[in-house]
Amino acid sequence: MASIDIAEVSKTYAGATARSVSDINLSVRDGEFIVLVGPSGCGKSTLLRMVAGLEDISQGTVRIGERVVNKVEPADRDIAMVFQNYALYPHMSVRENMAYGLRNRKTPKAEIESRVAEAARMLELGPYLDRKPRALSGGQRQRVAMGRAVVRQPAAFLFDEPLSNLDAKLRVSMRGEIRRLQKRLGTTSLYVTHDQLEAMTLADRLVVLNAGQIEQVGAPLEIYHRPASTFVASFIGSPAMNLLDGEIQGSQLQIGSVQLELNLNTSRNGPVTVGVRAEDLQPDRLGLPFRVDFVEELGAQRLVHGQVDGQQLVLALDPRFEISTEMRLSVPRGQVHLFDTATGRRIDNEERSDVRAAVLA
Ligand SMILES: Nc1ncnc2c1ncn2[C@@H]1O[C@H](COP(=O)(O)OP(=O)(O)OP(=O)(O)O)[C@@H](O)[C@H]1O
Repeated sequence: MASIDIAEVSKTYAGATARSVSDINLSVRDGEFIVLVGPSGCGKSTLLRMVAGLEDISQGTVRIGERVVNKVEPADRDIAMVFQNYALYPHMSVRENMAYGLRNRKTPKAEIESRVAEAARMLELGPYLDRKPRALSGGQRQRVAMGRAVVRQPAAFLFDEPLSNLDAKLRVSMRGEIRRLQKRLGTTSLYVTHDQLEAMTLADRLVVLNAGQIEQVGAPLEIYHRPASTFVASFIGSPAMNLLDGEIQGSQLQIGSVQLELNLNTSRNGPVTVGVRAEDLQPDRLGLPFRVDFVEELGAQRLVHGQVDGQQLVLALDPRFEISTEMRLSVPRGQVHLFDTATGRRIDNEERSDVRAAVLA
C-alpha cells in the first residue's frame, strides 16, 4: 500500500492551446478511497492516466509512496488499473486472464495459483474460472477485471469509470462490491466517475473537478452540506440544489418581490445566489409563496416542481404530504446557502446567526 501525491500537476496535450488539467494538488492517503468526479471533459481521466503513466505529465510531480514516478513506465509503478471496457483477453479463460499479469512478472506458479484462488473466492468467481470472457455476463466480466487487479496486490488501484457499461441495478450492486473489497484489502484507490451518486457512496473523500481544476475536496457529506460553489451545489446531490437570484439588503434577503428576514449578520449588500436543497424546504404557512407546476412521484419521495416569484424551485416531500397548487415554504436554520453571483463562490455563512425565513412582504 502507498500514498499518492500529486503536486502542481498540469497537462497540455500536444497541439492543444489550453491545459486539460491545471495546477492540481492532491494527496491520497495510504488506504484512502478518493473519487474524482465532474462532468464530461473536466479532466478526470487525464489526471488518472497521468498517475497511471499512460499520459506524460506536462508539469508537476506525481509520487506513489516515496517515489517520484514521472518517468517510470506504467508496468513499473506498482498500480493496477480497472477500465470500463474490462480489457480482458478474449482467447484466455478467466483463470488465465487473472493470472496473466503475475505470470509476466515471473511470479512462482504456486503463488499465482493461490492468489487467483483467493481473488476468485472473494469475488465469487470460482464457478467461472475455466470460462472464456464471452461466456460471462457484464457484471461477471467486471469482476474478472477486478480480480486481475486484486491478484497483483498493487500499491494502489486506479479505476476509470469501471461501472459505466453496466445496467443501473448491476451498477448499484457492483458499487457495493468494490467498496467492500477495498475496505477489506485497504488498498489506496483513485476512482474516476461522472456519476455523482456513485461518487458519494464510494468515496472517503471526493474531489470535484471543473474545467481541469479542483473546485472542492472533502468528505461526501461535507461537500453536500457546504458546497464551495454554485458549480458544486448543482453537481452534487439529487435533485440538484435550487439556485435562486436574490439580493441582500441589510439583514434581509430579497427574492423577487418576496422579502425574507434572515438575521443576516454580514456587511455585504447587493446581488447573491441563494441555494436551498429540495429536501430542506418545508411547508410553512408563514413561508415563501410557492406555485406548483407539476409533481413527480418517486415512491419514497415526491418531487414538487413549481415557482417562487417566477423562479423555478423543486421541493422534495414525503409522499403522504397533501399538496395544493398554492403552498408556502420555509427553510430551517442553517440551510440557506449564499453564493457570490459574479464568482459563484460560497459566501461563508458562519457570519449569520439565524436563517429561519419569515416573509415580511
Ligand atoms: N489525447 C488528447 N488530445 C487532445 N486533447 C485531449 C486528449 N484527451 C483528452 N483531451 C481533452 O482534455 C480534456 C479533458 O479530457 P478527459 O478525457 O480527461 O475528461 P473527462 O473528465 O475524463 O471526461 P469524460 O467523462 O468525458 O471521459 C477534454 O477537453 C478533452 O477534449
